[in-house]
Amino acid sequence: MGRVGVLLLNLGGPDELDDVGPFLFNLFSDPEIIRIPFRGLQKPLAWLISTLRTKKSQENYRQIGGGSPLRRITEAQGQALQEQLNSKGEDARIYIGMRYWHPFTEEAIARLKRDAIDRLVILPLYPQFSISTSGSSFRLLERLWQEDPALNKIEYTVIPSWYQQPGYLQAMAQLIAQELDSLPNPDQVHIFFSAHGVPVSYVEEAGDPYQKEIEDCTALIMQTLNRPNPHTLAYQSRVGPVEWLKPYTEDAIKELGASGIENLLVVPVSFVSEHIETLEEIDIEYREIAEEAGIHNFNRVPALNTHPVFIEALADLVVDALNAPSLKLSQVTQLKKKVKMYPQESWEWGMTTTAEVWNGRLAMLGFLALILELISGHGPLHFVGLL
Ligand SMILES: C=CC1=C(C)c2cc3[nH]c(cc4nc(cc5[nH]c(cc1n2)c(C)c5CCC(=O)O)C(CCC(=O)O)=C4C)c(C)c3C=C
Ligand SMILES: [Fe+2]
Ligand SMILES: [Fe+2]
Repeated sequence: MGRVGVLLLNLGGPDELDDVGPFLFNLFSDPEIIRIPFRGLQKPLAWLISTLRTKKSQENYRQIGGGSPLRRITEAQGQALQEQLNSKGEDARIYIGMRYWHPFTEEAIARLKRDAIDRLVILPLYPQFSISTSGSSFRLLERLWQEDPALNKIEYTVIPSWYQQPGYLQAMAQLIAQELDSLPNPDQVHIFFSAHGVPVSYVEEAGDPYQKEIEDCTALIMQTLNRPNPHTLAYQSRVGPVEWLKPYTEDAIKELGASGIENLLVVPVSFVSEHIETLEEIDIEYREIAEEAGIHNFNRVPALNTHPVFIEALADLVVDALNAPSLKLSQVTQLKKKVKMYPQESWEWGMTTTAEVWNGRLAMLGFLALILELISGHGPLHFVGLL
């Protein structure tokens, strides 16, 4: 049977305030997060955006205790998962691979090689698939596998997304029911699903299944909950000037307030751990918006963290994956990819010479505009809050 490993993938977060700048640089260097038409500009722009965003971002991390709790919680989830797997007779070792901070995915791969793991289950800690999250980690793993032939000895399988897993849905429904029942008039509470947003172009141009998976997931949670409460789905955490999935959480909260809703229960639906976007963005920023909109009872369902029903669900996912035909990285990173040409030119698919020329021109223009904005302190990036 051989040695079994489970690689848990997550985004990672700065452990302390000094980590914020380098963490943001790693994040913005990833073309799956910010798509810059001209490859050579990715790093200089990542450096610029991260340098300019660091202060604002540090202020947010300061408000939640000076760093992200993501590493600590992911390690606790890993420990609980290992115990749960052991109790099911599966002697598996857990490895944590973060995309943009320690412990990096590369470190996890080095460790599981050292431990001579024979069989590996790759499990992202994102219930729904997005190009920007699980997709980015899968692409990195694909590259690591290509660069290191020794990894081909490991028999691995990937779980691309798992929002339909019954134990996960049960755990979410239990947490929501528990919160509803702690409030006066539980049936009057409006349930507000706040999913992390992504740019619309990811879904419409690159074929990211994320929006559909979020919509299906929300419907399945409501079905499992089986309560009469009305509900809304909106998208949070927009960064940058482009259009993201709508409705935006802040707009939806204001609209509900204007329509007379006074009791709101927010359910973070793309995250399984507390982190800056639950602790700061929802608990502080959106609460303030809700109060201004007349929503005086603003509550939030806690993230799953190490909820026992959730940990059991993860263990079931691992056991099922070990017993199913394997799924390869190349199978889960192939999305329908289109490259769009700019107006006034004819539409063509692929990186044609004209496309390259226009990408270069636009990237240079963008870069110059950014430099001007940096010098003047005014411009569209300041306007939309990116800088
Ligand atoms: C700029 C584009 C971004 C996209 C697209 C994006 C998608 C996305 N992110 C998560 C989950 C997390 N994001 C976290 C931090 C974070 N993400 C972005 C930007 C994008 N995310 C930034 C700039 C940051 C840093 C924080 C900040 O400055 O606002 C984290 C870590 C949080 C922590 O506690 O440290 C997570 C987790 C999802 C699920 C997602 C798309 C589905
Ligand atoms: Fe955010
Ligand atoms: Fe993010």
